[in-house]
Amino acid sequence: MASSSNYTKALTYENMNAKVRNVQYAVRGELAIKAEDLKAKLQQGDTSLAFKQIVNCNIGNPQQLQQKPITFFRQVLALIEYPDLLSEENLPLAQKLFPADVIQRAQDINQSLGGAVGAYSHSQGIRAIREHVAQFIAARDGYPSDPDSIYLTTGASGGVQQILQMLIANSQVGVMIPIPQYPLYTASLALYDGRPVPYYLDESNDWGMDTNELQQSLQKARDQGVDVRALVIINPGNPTGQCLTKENMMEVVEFCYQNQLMLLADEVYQTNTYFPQQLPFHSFKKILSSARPEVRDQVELVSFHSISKGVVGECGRRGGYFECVNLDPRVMEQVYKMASVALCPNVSGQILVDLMVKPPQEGDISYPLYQQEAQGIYESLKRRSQRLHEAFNSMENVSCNPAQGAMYLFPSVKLPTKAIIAAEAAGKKPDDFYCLRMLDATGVCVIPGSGFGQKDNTYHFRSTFLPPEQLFDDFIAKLQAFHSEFMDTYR
Ligand SMILES: Cc1ncc(COP(=O)(O)O)c(CN[C@@H]2CONC2=O)c1O
Repeated sequence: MASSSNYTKALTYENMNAKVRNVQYAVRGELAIKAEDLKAKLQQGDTSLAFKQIVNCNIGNPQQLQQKPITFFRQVLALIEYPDLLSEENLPLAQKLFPADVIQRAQDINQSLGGAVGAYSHSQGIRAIREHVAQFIAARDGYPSDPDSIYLTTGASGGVQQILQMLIANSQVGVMIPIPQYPLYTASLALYDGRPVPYYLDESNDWGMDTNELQQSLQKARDQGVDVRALVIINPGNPTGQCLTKENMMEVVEFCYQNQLMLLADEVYQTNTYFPQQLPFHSFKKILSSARPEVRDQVELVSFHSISKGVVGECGRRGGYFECVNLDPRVMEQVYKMASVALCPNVSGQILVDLMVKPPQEGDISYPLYQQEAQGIYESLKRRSQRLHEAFNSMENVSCNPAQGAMYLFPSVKLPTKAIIAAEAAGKKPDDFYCLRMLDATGVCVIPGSGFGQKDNTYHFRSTFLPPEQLFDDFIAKLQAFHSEFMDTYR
């Protein structure tokens, strides 16, 4: 008989699924957890800390750092979330509060929702929205896109995990991932018991990717008996911000063809490119579509996009999509089945995907405001990336590649030997130790390079450049003062 004294929990840390225990996700790991604790202390009136607020630079979460949402998006959402505003009785009021193109768009989306924003949608996502995504892709690339090859997802994360789960049939299956990488990939590979097959980006070449490195990494894994089936490319890169050239991308597509690898193209930062003349964004869909026929018609490609990034930044709405090219029709049936098990992607996220891919066009009433807001956010991101890049490079023993894209900088820090010894004494990795000391001294929360992967005996950290522009002087000054004091302490 059970009694409170000998009662054993059904689920314990020891008997839980070990694959879950093995998952690491640094973006919301030790540093982020400690930052939340410190934030709670500040809210409780603790005045003993060296700072008055936490600055979350650990996560690409623009609206957490006061980025204003796009007005048109929120106006359309408001009308959809409360359709009574569009009733015959209330329409005159709505017409006083909302531009005509907002009302029209809300009515159109409402119609595609069958008038029920709270209902489950089609498992693949609302067809009218998938058609808009296909039109967006076709206009972007100059090649056709099929709405039935598109799946709307609850964030790009959901789509990435769905495809990885299908790929990893057993613990010998390997997936090539960049190092440094966004830890969704290593976390998901650990969860599904797949084998990460690392290829290193070249920090000395603006984090460029070398297909010789791809070949060596692949051959080493296959020689060890790993069944390598896919290659992940994050372009623009997270945490490293590099943008691939067309030539490099064509080499990658050829590499996938020669080695029969599925290409997973994570393109969530496709509109976050800050040198658009020198390094414009090219999608892998476009590159593959322009390849020679045997490559174009064979290489399996899944491309991912999201509403969390760009100038949209609607992370919490959880919206995104993936497009499949050249996948086996019977695999596509399984993709659909798994989407059905999850019932449907978040409808609010689907609506934001629709607004992201089909924003106000020139001539629309809302176009001037939309263009002003979108361009304003883009230019500010570009300015802040450059300011923080310069600030990091002004710091002793710090070197930082520019952010060609995305939302992050990933500086390298040559830590003094005494700091490394102190870190080891504290039971911390050196760059974890550095980031913890930064948090304690400034309230700025960044993520150690160890959370993304890095070459041995190199130390990095990742910071977003998202703090509000008007606070940037103070933000930079705090980081510079901390770093100078840290280097003096451990000189
Ligand atoms: C490369 C990459 N892919 C996918 C995602 C997932 O996006 P969804 O929000 O659509 O699921 C992220 C999120 N970026 C994380 C979250 O914020 N900071 C990061 O590094 C990302 O950086």
